[in-house]
Amino acid sequence: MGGRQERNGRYLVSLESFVTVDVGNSRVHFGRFENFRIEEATPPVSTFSYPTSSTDIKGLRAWLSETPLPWFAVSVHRPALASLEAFSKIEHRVTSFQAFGYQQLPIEVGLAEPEKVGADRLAAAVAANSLREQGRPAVVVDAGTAITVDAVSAEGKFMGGAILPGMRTSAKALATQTDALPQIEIDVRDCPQAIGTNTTEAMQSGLFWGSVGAVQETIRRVSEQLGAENSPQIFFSGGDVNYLAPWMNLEIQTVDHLVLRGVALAAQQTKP
Ligand SMILES: Nc1ncnc2c1ncn2[C@@H]1O[C@H](COP(=O)(O)OP(=O)(O)O)[C@@H](O)[C@H]1O
Ligand SMILES: CC(C)(COP(=O)(O)O)[C@@H](O)C(=O)NCCC(=O)O
Ligand SMILES: [K+]
Repeated sequence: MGGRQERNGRYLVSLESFVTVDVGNSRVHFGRFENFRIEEATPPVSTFSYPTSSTDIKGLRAWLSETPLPWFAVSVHRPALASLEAFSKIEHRVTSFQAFGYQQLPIEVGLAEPEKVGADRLAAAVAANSLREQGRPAVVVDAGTAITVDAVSAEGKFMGGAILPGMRTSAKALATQTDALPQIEIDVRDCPQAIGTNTTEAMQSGLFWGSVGAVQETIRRVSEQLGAENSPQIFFSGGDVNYLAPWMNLEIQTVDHLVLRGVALAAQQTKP
């Protein structure tokens, strides 16, 4: 498969090479896909990210390949999406920029208000659909600013799910809603002792083990309600996956860049 001609005559390099973008509330993630094969949902060949609050244009420019490529995005943060869109207009290595909503994402949404669902949740479900065993439903966990635990039916339909605060979001809530609790850094490379012996340790324990327990119970309940013949396959992704995944008392699969992969699958299915 070679390139294609856009209506305005601009030449797009290849349908198999493109950049996908996941505009989250904490970080903006980019993935470059080359020789993307839809059957295998191949992972990105290179990724880059920066904090949503501080656009790293220099870093982004340095990360871009010389080859101009089309960009495809999902966003849950409108200002960050707007600044990226502006960037795409002045950077010649971005040949086009498209943000996907639920209508462009190749998944059936079994909800009354599909337009209200975060496009990142839907994109992750698209990727889960390509990875799950046929006939087995899926539970998709994305641990970022918020933690989402979503249900995908055995037929591949997005059924909704649960939204919980992420560990950093909970930490911020404790600090802002109380007089005495400090804003603490969450660094849980060493998992905290359950019995904290000072305020910070006690908060670290509660935030960490509370998240582990909350996610696990939510997965259990979502799986139960899916109530399928086959137990769901559980996919885990997001910036905080490495903290949570090792403590899940469940059979789970961690997948890097689930959202970016879902966007890539959608990009392959958009008509020129
Ligand atoms: N390169 C990185 N630098 C710092 N933190 C990172 C990085 N990559 C992932 N993280 C972790 O990921 C979390 C954000 O997860 P992410 O999935 O990007 O969230 P969101 O989708 O809400 O933007 C951060 O709170 C941090 O713990
Ligand atoms: C739930 C989310 C905040 C998660 O965002 P993230 O943690 O990935 O930044 C996002 O998917 C969102 O804004 N959703 C809109 C509401 C909904 O999905 O119903
Ligand atoms: K998330």
